[in-house]
Amino acid sequence: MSIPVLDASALSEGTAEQREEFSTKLLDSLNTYGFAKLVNHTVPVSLVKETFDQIKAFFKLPYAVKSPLKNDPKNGQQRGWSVPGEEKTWWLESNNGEIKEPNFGDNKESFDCGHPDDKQFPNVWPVESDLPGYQDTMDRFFFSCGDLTLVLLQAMAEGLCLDPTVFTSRCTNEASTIRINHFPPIERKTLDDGKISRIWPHKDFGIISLVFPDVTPGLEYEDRSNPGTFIPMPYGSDKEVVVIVSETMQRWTNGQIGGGLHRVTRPRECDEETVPERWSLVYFNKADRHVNVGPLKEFLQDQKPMYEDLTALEYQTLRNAAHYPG
Ligand SMILES: O=C(O)CCC(=O)C(=O)O
Ligand SMILES: [Fe+2]
Repeated sequence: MSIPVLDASALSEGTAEQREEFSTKLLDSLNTYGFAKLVNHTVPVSLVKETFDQIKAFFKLPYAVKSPLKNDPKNGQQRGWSVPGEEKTWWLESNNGEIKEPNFGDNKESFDCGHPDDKQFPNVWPVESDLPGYQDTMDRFFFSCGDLTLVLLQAMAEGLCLDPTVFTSRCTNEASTIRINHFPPIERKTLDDGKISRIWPHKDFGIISLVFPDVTPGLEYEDRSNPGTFIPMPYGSDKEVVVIVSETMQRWTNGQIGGGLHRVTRPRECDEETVPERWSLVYFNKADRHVNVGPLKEFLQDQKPMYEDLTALEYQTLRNAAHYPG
C-alpha cells in the first residue's frame, strides 16, 4: 500500500484522453488514501526552492523582528507569526475526554499569509530591509499554488463526471492561505513521551492542501485499513507535491471523498538524541468566505446530509478556535 506518484503534465499539455486518464487516477488516489502525489505539476521547482530559502531565513530572524508580526488567535484567521507551542493541534482529533487539563503544544512555529489583496484579514510582513524579497516570493508562490489547485479541483470534478466548475465556482482562492512551518530541534525523548508532538493527527480545514516536502521526513498519513496507525510519507524529490483532501471537500461531498488524516512526528529511523529541525511549506486551498460548506446537492441523491450548512468563514473560524483552547 503506497501512494502512487502521478504525472500531472497531462493537465498542462495532455490530450483530452490523457487528461481524462489523469483525472481518474487522481480521484482514485484521493478516494483511496485521502492523498495524492504529483510530479510535473505547474509550480516551478525553482520557486519552491526560493520559497524554502526565504522561510528558512524568516525563522532565523531575531525575536524583536518577528515579535511585531505575532498572530492574534482571537482574529479568527491566522496571519503572521505563531510562536512555538501556541497552536495545539492535539485538540483537533486527539482529545477523547480522558485528559482534563492537557498542555500539549505543537513543537513548531509558523507563519501564515493569504491573498495579497485581502482587506478583511490583511497580511503582515517583515520590513523589506529585514528580509528582502520575502513578500514578493510569498505572493508569487501564493498565485502559483492557487492556479494548480483550481486545475486539480476541475480535474476532480471531471473525474466525478460532474459539471467541471462544481468546485471552482465556489473558490477563487481569495480566502486561501500559505502556511510555513519550522519544527525546531527537539530531544527525541520529549517527543517519545507523547505530551508534545510536531503536529498531532489532523485533517486540514480547506478544500485541498498542497504540501511541498522537506528532505527531513516526519509527515505521516493514516493507514485507512488500520485506523489509528500511520505510514511515513516517503520523500521522492523536490519535484513532488503532496495533495491532501481537506475537511471542506469531505463536507461538500457528504463524506464521499474523506479528508486525509495526517501528522508530523519524528523520522522513524532517527536514533539521535536530538531530532533534527525541519521546515514545511503548505498551501491551504479554501472556499470563498460566503460560500456554503454544507453538502452539495450533487452528493445528496438519497442520503441525509451528514454536515450542517455553514459559510466557509464560519467554518474556518470554528476550526481555528478549536486548536487555541482558552
Ligand atoms: O509539515 C508537514 O509536512 C505538514 C504540515 C501540516 O500538516 C500542516 O501545516 O497542516
Ligand atoms: Fe496539515
